[in-house]
Amino acid sequence: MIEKVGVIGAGQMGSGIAQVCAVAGLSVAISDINAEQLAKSLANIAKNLDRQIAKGKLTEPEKDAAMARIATSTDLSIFKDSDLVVEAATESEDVKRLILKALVPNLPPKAMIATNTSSISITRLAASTDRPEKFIGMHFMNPVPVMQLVEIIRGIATDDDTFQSIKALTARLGKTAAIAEDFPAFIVNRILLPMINEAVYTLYEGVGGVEAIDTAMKLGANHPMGPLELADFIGLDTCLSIMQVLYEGLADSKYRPCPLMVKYVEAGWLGRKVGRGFYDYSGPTPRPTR
Ligand SMILES: CC(=O)CC(=O)SCCNC(=O)CCNC(=O)[C@H](O)C(C)(C)COP(=O)(O)OP(=O)(O)OC[C@H]1O[C@@H](n2cnc3c(N)ncnc32)[C@H](O)[C@@H]1OP(=O)(O)O
Ligand SMILES: NC(=O)C1=CN([C@@H]2O[C@H](COP(=O)(O)OP(=O)(O)OC[C@H]3O[C@@H](n4cnc5c(N)ncnc54)[C@H](OP(=O)(O)O)[C@@H]3O)[C@@H](O)[C@H]2O)C=CC1
Repeated sequence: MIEKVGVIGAGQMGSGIAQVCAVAGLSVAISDINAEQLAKSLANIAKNLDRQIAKGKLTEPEKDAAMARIATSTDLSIFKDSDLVVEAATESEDVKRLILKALVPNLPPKAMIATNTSSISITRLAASTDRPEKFIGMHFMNPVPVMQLVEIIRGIATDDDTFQSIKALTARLGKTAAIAEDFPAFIVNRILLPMINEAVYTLYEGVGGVEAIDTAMKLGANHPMGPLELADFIGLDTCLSIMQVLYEGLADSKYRPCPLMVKYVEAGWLGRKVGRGFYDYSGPTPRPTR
């Protein structure tokens, strides 16, 4: 039974995962290389829970109890009692491999490890640990507190106990599981990211401006966000990494990342999290940049 969950990476996904686990009554430990990011993450979780109180979905004592279940540290020894650690750091295989290597000596032998990677091979990441049989993909969607789905991906060595435990945890968090095989970007991003990449090509080739493309897909296909707004929301660095994994992993030119997406990432225009991407978020309402 999983009662103590660790989360590595206090970005938008790590914070969301920590929030839903704490609200579900689990004890949560979050670690990030950046202490400031840990403070921001706690403030964000508190703000989200306040919003739920304002809507009558949570009480003040429930919020206080959830916040009291969350501990933070820049030191991986915070995971010494964890039953499960969910890795949710930057979408880079090199970064994740280094984290996993450093994590393993800090874990009890019984602990499982899940990765929230959007695209990278679970089998390859598992090979960076001492316990590939206890390693699994647990892919939450953004924003975690709102989105219903968790993709569960077994690596070649993942055992049945780990798979069943993660399925049970997904249900305990109030989420629905979809099981995907360990292919580049799994199911959701295999389909979603080529659409976002195509939207960036549509912009790059001048077929439409940012606003026209997003309006077209929101009103023409009933998407809750336009593809460029969604790209900014996900993070353009994450979008580009996923396209690179698809391009290299499936060796098909149809997954070639749009050069405009590459340029935006090179410029540091990573989307909402830095205040600029296909929209400029510095004013009261987002302003299209093209
Ligand atoms: C890249 C990957 O690896 C995989 C992925 O995650 S791909 C991305 C998947 N996510 C999507 O496609 C999201 C698409 N967008 C949407 O579904 C919607 O725009 C949205 C749910 C994000 C916001 O919906 P909306 O109707 O515009 O906004 P709003 O009415 O303000 O919010 C709806 C609810 O979401 C909550 N919410 C919105 N943004 C939130 C956030 N960032 N964090 C937490 N909660 C949030 C609101 O509090 C509100 O909650 P209640 O229903 O309890 O009142
Ligand atoms: N964004 C999305 O819509 C979704 C993302 N994901 C996946 O979740 C993961 C995280 O994404 P997201 O939260 O958006 O990214 P963010 O950029 O918001 O957060 C990543 C966090 O990881 C931290 N980090 C980087 N290196 C390390 C390290 N060595 N040790 C500990 N922490 C580290 C970063 O710190 P710093 O900023 O200081 O570098 C940052 O705080 C990725 O694998 C992504 O693919 C999955 C589903 C949806």
